[in-house]
Amino acid sequence: MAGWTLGVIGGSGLYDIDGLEDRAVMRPHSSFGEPSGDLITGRIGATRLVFLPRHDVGHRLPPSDIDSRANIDALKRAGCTDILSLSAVGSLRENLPPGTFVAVDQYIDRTFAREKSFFGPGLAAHVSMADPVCPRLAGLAAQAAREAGAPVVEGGTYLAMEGPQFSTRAESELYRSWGCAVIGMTNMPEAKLAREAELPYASICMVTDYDCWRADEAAVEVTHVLEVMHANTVKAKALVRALALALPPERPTSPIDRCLDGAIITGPLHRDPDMIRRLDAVAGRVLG
Ligand SMILES: CSC[C@H]1O[C@H](OP(=O)(O)O)[C@H](O)[C@@H]1O
Ligand SMILES: Nc1ncnc2[nH]cnc12
Repeated sequence: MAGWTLGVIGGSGLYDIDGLEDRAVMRPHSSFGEPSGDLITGRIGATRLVFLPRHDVGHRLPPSDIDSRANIDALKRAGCTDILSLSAVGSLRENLPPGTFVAVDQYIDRTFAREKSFFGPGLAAHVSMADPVCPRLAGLAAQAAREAGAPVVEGGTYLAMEGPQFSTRAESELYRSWGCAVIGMTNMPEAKLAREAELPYASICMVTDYDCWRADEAAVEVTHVLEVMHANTVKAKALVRALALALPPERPTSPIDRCLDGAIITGPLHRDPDMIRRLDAVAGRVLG
């Protein structure tokens, strides 16, 4: 059994990671385009970490311009075995006030202006997204968040919107009527792509605001999100440390490690050699 290499994708307000030993900066390479920025690698305890700031340092990238295919491909090439996302989100429920950390377990994907699959013409594949989050990683991350002093809720649906504008009140009410817990602009197609790359994915969503559905509260604004996020950042960094220290030296396999078995439907004689080459990291295990 091999060890863990935990990929950490930092969201709004989280552009670096603390306490890394053997810290190094890697220029990421991807056959799918430009990742958001440099990868920071290092070690906490026995766990190797690879950190990627989703919006790049200085928050250069808006959500629709994040190339999640390049990000996931680069993290896979860097040897990641699992991916933890850390995100700022709006709350769609009264009982999830700002400061709450939600380990989401479901998604509704309303994004529409993004590349959503590594596969395509010449290599069609269909992976299951019934359970989009790895329960093992989500459980460990939730426990680490508790150790970091955050109020934690396990489970909830994340509504992924395109943005960059925040929602209208009618949209916010619609998503509430669908039973969604939180809203954000980045976890999709990231979670879908992690699954296609056979990387177990979990997301800790840090509530920064009540979006705009509450009649007696001002609608969400960036300045407010960042204010709350700065308070959450200290706990988010402590969470990563606690999680890295909690992971055992050996990583038991996950069914997600082999989820491409049987997922590729294009017959071997009909596969596009350029696609096969491009997918060397994501699907090399099954494409040979
Ligand atoms: C700065 S508020 C909106 C921004 O924050 C969230 O991003 P992330 O998930 O990377 O923390 C949200 O999805 C929006 O992109
Ligand atoms: N209300 C909100 N809507 C979408 N993304 C967010 N990120 C933080 N708060 C948000």
